[in-house]
Amino acid sequence: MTEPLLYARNLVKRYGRVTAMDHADFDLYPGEILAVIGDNGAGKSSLIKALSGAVQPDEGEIRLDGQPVAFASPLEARKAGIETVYQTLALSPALSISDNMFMGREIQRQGFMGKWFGMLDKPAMEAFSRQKLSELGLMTIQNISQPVETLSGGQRQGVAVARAAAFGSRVIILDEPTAALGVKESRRVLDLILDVRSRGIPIVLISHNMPHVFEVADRIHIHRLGRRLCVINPKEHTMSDAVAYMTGAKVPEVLAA
Ligand SMILES: Nc1ncnc2c1ncn2[C@@H]1O[C@H](COP(=O)(O)OP(=O)(O)OP(=O)(O)O)[C@@H](O)[C@H]1O
Repeated sequence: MTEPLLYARNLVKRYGRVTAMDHADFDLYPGEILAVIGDNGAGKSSLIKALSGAVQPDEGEIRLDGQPVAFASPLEARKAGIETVYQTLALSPALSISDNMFMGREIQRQGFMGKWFGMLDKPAMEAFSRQKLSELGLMTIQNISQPVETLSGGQRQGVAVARAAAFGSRVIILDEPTAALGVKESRRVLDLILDVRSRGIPIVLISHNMPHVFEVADRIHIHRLGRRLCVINPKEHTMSDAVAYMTGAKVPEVLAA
């Protein structure tokens, strides 16, 4: 049996009297798309924030590749290979696509201009960005030095996902990637998600969009009242089953798979 790449057990997070995570478990296996669904306030964001270093759980354990981890910040999680793309994208609208791809990881010029004056190797960064975007079929973007604010919502998501996929990530977490997008753009982003999986990078997809979840997910983690209620196979359950489990209208036969 394959070991989970990212694993959590018994995560607890309290905010005063509110328990956002109540002994939550989580498993992500290599190469899969795992959707995380749940009603508003079920604690999905808290779980994702704990896995990506944005929140430190009060109790419980997280393992990456079998090794216990305790991320003090999102930067630490990112350094360990966990990239999170939030719905409110952390892109800088006025900067170019290429500058956004490299934000915080810029390539400096060789020699002393780079070392002492921090001058960036723009051509190298642009070539790398172009290559990554075309690998992911995103080269409908014509000009790599075009500011991100001139892109459509779907293209922006594309840049954020390409950035996550480009830097040796081991896990990509996508928080509602299609929530603000139209039909065509959502289609592109879903294709991109499938493409990233085919490159062997597992994805955690948080979404309220059942058709999208059922189309791309290999497994669906259902979160309810601060913890994992069950994991279902989308081929064996209907969307209305999933919604019924999520809201408590129906109790799943298998509590976790
Ligand atoms: N920083 C915080 N301070 C106080 N309460 C919080 C905080 N973060 C989350 N909570 C509470 O914890 C519970 C779980 O919230 P969380 O955002 O994790 O749920 P969610 O499933 O992501 O919801 P949604 O789908 O609406 O985004 C909620 O009752 C929420 O109000």
